[in-house]
Amino acid sequence: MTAEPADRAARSRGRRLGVMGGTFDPIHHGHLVAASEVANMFDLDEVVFVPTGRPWQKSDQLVSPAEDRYLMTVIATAENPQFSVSRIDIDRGGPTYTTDTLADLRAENPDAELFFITGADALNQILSWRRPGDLFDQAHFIGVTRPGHTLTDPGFPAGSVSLVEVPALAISSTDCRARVAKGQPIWYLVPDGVVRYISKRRLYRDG
Ligand SMILES: Nc1ncnc2c1ncn2[C@@H]1O[C@H](COP(=O)(O)OP(=O)(O)OP(=O)(O)O)[C@@H](O)[C@H]1O
Ligand SMILES: O=C(O)c1ccc[n+]([C@@H]2O[C@H](COP(=O)([O-])O)[C@@H](O)[C@H]2O)c1
Repeated sequence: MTAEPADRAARSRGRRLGVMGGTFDPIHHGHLVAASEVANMFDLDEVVFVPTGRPWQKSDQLVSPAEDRYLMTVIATAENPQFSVSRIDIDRGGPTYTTDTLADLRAENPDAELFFITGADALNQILSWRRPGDLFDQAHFIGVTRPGHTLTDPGFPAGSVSLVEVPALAISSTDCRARVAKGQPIWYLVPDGVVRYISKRRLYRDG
């Protein structure tokens, strides 16, 4: 039996939905720990990982095909019943703007509370994102600590951003890519299935 729209709306009412956006090239344990910690601290029902389609602020660097980044994100999150992956930023096409991500997720989840999770480095850049003034009305932002970056509030609108400490994992996608290019292991930096996917698809071999 399929659910009536009213049932679906009732089920999504009051849901607390975390949103973890990222290029995930590749996804690593720093991303997963941040999402897991925030889900616990903020009593989230679900965290949806949203791989970027075209990350316009990384246009000066080579980014792996969206389908590879999407599949690695699915592999990394598959075993956690609280985690899911959305294709919205990939399927929309064009440069990826978080204001669009949040508008689309709002349309899919009209009654959910949205919490956008971001590391300290990304949060520090947020005023350079598209329509920063709108973002804080679209979701509550949660900035998480990340080794090597300072987590500060430069004067965000009152009550719009929470800054939280998560277990420190000095892992970055840049470092994982560089390690693969040099033939060094990335076991335990990323989930095992992601190590195998990178090897199977021969990603990052050319530096
Ligand atoms: N080790 C980490 N601890 C906490 N947050 C992280 C960590 N790594 C990434 N993040 C956050 O996850 C989100 C997505 O990050 P992204 O996919 O760009 O990974 P990255 O490791 O920063 O990649 P790259 O090195 O290619 O820039 C961003 O908000 C980022 O700040
Ligand atoms: O909205 C923007 O203009 C914007 C600019 C840069 C980054 N973002 C978002 O920030 C998140 C982390 O991005 P990245 O590229 O650091 O992985 C991801 O969800 C991006 O879509 C968003």
